[in-house]
Amino acid sequence: MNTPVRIIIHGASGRMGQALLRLAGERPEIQVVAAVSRKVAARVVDGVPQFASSELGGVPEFDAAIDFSLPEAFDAVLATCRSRRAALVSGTTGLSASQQEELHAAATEIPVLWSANFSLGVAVLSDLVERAAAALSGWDCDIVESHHVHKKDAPSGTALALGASAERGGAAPRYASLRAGDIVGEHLVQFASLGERIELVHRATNRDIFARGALHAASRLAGRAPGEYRLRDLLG
Ligand SMILES: NC(=O)C1=CN([C@@H]2O[C@H](COP(=O)(O)OP(=O)(O)OC[C@H]3O[C@@H](n4cnc5c(N)ncnc54)[C@H](OP(=O)(O)O)[C@@H]3O)[C@@H](O)[C@H]2O)C=CC1
Ligand SMILES: O=C(O)C1=N[C@H](C(=O)O)C[C@H](O)C1
Repeated sequence: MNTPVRIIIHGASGRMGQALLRLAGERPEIQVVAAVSRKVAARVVDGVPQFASSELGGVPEFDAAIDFSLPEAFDAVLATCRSRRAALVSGTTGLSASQQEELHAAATEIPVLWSANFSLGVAVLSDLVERAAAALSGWDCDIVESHHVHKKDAPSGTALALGASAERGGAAPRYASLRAGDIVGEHLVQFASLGERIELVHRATNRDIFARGALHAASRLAGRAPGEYRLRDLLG
C-alpha cells in the first residue's frame, strides 16, 4: 500500500470537523495527524492527537490541511500551510475580500482548493444555472438559501457561487436567506417571467457529502504543484 497522506483537520470540534474525523477513519489512504480546535479537552481522541488553535504552529509534519472553521480562524491555517509548504483544502465561507486575495497569493507557493460547496450535486447545479441564465435573457433570477440556525454568514457561500454562475450566463441574481431548525443546506435558483417559472433546487440532507468531497480533494491535492485548483480538477 502507498504511504497515507498526512492530514490535519482545522475546525475539528465543529459540525463539519466531526464528520471529517469520522469519515477519515474509514479511508486507509488518509492519516489524520492532528485535529485542531479552539480548545482541547484531551491530548488524544480515538488515536488522533488534539491541538488547540493557539498550538497550530506545533502540529506534526503534514501534507494537507482540511479547513472548515470560521473566517476569524482562517488566516492562521493559511499561514501554517504556507510555512510548512503543505496543501490547503478549505470550505470556510464568509471570507473577506482581503482573505480571498491572500488565498490567491498563497497559491503561488502551495496547492490550494477553496470551494463553497464540496457536493457533486451543487457542481452540476452550477453548470445548469449558467446554461439556464444564458437561455433565459431578461427573466428574473432569484436565489433562496436555507440553513440551520447556527450558520453565521448570509448569503451562503454556495448561494454566492451560484449567483456568479448566473452572472456568467448574463443574469442579475437577487438573494434571500432563511435560518431555521437543523436544515443542512438548501439552494433554490428560480428563473421567472410572465406566466412561467423554472426552479432548480439542491437539498443537502447530510453533511457527509461535503466531508467526503473534501477528504477526496485533500488526498488528490497533496503533493501537487502550487496553484489554485477547482473541485472538478480533482474528481474522477
Ligand atoms: N464548503 C462546504 O461544502 C461547506 C462549508 N461549510 C462551512 O464550513 C464552516 C464550518 O461550518 P460548521 O462545521 O457548521 O461550523 P461550526 O461552528 O460547527 O464549527 C466551526 C469550527 O471552527 C472553530 N473556530 C471557530 N472560531 C475559531 C477561532 N477564532 N479560532 C479557532 N477555531 C475557531 C470552532 O471551534 P469551537 O468549537 O471552539 O467554536 C469549530 O471547530 C462554515 O464557514 C460553513 O459555512 C459547511 C458545510 C459545507
Ligand atoms: O454552513 C453550512 O452549514 C454550509 N455552508 C456552505 C455554504 O455557505 O454554502 C455549504 C453548505 O450549504 C452548508
